[in-house]
Amino acid sequence: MKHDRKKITDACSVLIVTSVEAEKEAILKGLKSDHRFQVETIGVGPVAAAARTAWLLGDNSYKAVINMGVAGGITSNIQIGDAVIASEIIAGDLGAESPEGFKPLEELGFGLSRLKCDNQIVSPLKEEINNKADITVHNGAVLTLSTVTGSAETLERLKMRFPEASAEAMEGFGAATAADLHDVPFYEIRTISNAAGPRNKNAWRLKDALTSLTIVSECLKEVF
Ligand SMILES: O=C(O)c1cccc(C(=O)CC[C@H]2O[C@@H](n3cnc4c(=O)[nH]cnc43)[C@H](O)[C@@H]2O)c1
Repeated sequence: MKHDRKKITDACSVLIVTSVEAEKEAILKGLKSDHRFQVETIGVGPVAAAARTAWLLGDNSYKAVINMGVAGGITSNIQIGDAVIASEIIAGDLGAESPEGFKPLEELGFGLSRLKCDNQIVSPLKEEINNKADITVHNGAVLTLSTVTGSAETLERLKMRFPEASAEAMEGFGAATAADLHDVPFYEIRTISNAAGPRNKNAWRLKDALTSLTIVSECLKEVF
């Protein structure tokens, strides 16, 4: 008899992946041992995220994959503690530089640098958060970068290339690529810890972002 590697028994659960343990803890605090959700840390950056998420998806069947964590806000309307539900994930540094400017993967003919997120939970989750907390929720593109933006020049360049981008983080495109391969609906939900731009780690408000992450996770229980 042929054995399927997947454990079908878990097909009803939602896989939430975070880069670091502090994000996982903030999410678990909000989920309050709801067994419909499995939360795993997958490391920092798109490569670790893709590898670890693909590995997790190979072992179990999931209803959805959500990459959650903190992020840098790109536009001035995005404040510390706000939530961003990604409409689309863009691999912002995947491509080639050229004298004519940056060429994304699509232009080079090597595949996709953008993945659309599922939108089924967007409205109910927004409504749930608005009813429960004083957190502003945005629905916009989230960039995945291998390098955290650390200068005003880089930020300006990114804003020019991606006027639709609300926030930047480092794992979404990797985790989304793994979910896409397995044909599992994918979401990225971030809470803002810092403004993207000139590096100043002292200005990161991780506590505020993690508090928002806990509240968003509480609300997530109501929409699945
Ligand atoms: O030191 C801590 O206590 C701590 C707690 C929670 C999270 C961290 C991180 O360092 C998270 C790294 C993670 O955050 C994303 N992120 C946040 N801001 C940005 C940004 O401006 N540009 C890119 N990525 C950002 C990213 O996904 C990192 O993996 C520490």
